[in-house]
Amino acid sequence: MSKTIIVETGGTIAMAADPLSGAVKLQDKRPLHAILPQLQAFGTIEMDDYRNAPSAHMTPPLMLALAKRVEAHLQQEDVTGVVVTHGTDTLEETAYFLELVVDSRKPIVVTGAMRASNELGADGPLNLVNAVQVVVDPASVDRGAVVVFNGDIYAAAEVNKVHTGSPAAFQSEYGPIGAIAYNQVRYWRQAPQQRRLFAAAELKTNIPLVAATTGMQPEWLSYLLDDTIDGVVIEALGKGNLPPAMLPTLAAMRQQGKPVIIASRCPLGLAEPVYDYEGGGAELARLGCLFSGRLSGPKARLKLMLALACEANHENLQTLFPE
Ligand SMILES: NC(=O)C[C@H](N)C(=O)O
Repeated sequence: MSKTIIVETGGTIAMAADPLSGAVKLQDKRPLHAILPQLQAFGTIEMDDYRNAPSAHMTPPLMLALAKRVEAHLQQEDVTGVVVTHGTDTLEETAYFLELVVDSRKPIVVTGAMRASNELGADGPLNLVNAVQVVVDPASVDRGAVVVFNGDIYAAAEVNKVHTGSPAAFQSEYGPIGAIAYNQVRYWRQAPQQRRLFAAAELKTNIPLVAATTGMQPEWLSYLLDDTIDGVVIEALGKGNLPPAMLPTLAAMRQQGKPVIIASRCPLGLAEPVYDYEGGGAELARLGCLFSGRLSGPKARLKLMLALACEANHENLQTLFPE
């Protein structure tokens, strides 16, 4: 008999729209509990009403606390797996964080909803049922953290929110790793990467994420040279190129031994050092900047935070980036 624990953290799946104003708000009476009868076919279900917050209020230290809670649930012998319900705005960050931190072979499934619980065509119930179906399917063991949304199963490292309103808000340029259709869970590929686990005790690192744009001014970046900054992730242009005005700050950071990770502001494709001109990726690589590969800026930032919390040096970081 399977046992699934649903750890609730909030988000639209836990919200309702005001019938008069249409404003979408969190509820005191948890809407997720109304879905429980639909889950009875999948064994024992236990609710862990952990948090009730929008996902914009999530932080890396809160993600670490959540990861420890999920891991503790998974350590119970009779627990088959855990579903985390989460707001969609930062869902992919938390899913990737769980992938990097939770030490368990059991299924970890993150889901949410794009439509509030009382909206016509609310997608929360289907997503939650699908998430539990994935947990109880034996083929879901050893796949790291996955995101289940709109009938598809995505690898946490690959998936991104790509739409502000559609129920098909989550996609990956590599496609889903599986799907749920007609009550059947099917996988057609593995998540491509071996899991790297980070045993971080606490997360205090201060890593800003900076998006590059044309006409960048050096003074926009001066705070990066502050002592309190531990490193930076840049969402660079294209494959990983920058306006030359950004270089002196980044070179100074590198001289201080601080890591600089180059991701791309493009939603698809790899960040990699290809172009050799002033500010081009090849020049950034010569400064000792590392490239994120397929990881988005927000995910590269979480990985860097965890690596630094585990006392990674530049040599270790070179084995972690690009992913
Ligand atoms: N669909 C959602 O869950 C969006 C919501 N603003 C959140 O991330 O909390």
